Amino acid sequence: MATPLVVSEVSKCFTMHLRDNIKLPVVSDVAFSVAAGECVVLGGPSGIGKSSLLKMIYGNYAVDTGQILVSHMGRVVDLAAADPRTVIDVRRHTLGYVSQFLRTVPRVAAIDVVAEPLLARGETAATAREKAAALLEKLNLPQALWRLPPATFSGGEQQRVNIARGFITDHTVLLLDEPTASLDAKNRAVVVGMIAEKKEAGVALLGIFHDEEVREAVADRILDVQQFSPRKALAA
Ligand SMILES: Nc1ncnc2c1ncn2[C@@H]1O[C@H](COP(=O)(O)OP(=O)(O)OP(=O)(O)O)[C@@H](O)[C@H]1O
Repeated sequence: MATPLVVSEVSKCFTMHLRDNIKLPVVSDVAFSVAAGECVVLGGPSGIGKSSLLKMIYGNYAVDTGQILVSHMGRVVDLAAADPRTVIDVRRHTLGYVSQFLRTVPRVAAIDVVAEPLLARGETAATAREKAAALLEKLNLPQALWRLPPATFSGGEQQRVNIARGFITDHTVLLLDEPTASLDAKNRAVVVGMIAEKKEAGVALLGIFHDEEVREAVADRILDVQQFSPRKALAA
């Protein structure tokens, strides 16, 4: 079986077009892989490029050089060079992403926000909603909120909807950007358990966790992003 995620020689420099095209190098020569059933946590100081790296892997940020290889339905796809249609297909079937904040859609009920990724994969509405309800229950979201759009939910409630949406599929690679940042201890423990279940199911997880206790509980390996910082090289 191919390694689910391989990142090789990835470099990225932001160009500030509205600021005299100032160049802001963020990472260079990033190389690592994540095996099936492994949870790798990105470490390093604030501003070193952890979130940017997740966004590059998901395809929200373009990369300047390098390869992002994802094992997708029996073949290896280089997301750094893939066309938008392929990126969408990989996101639908293989690569999940729990962003730090939920992007709310007006008038769509929380339960349907969670069920949507399963519907997109051809699941029936009844089954998708059933699975969504089970996850919302597990994450202790009060039932009274399930039929409401999450726009007015608290930070922690929105984050739980976001987590349920990210965990509902059986994607084989899952990116997690601080999924527990707004949660209380009880729900943090639920998420730690859900990550353990994903690992057991052979999912490759790559995440950012600032909470030390959560990091210790989920990480098989911590990857210090500072080693890929071009600013570190300039400072040396
Ligand atoms: N869209 C963007 N345009 C320009 N610069 C950006 C952009 N996104 C991030 N940066 C810059 O890239 C650097 C890395 O940011 P990033 O958010 O990846 O860091 P981080 O390690 O995740 O930080 P933190 O731990 O504080 O969340 C920062 O200097 C940031 O200002």
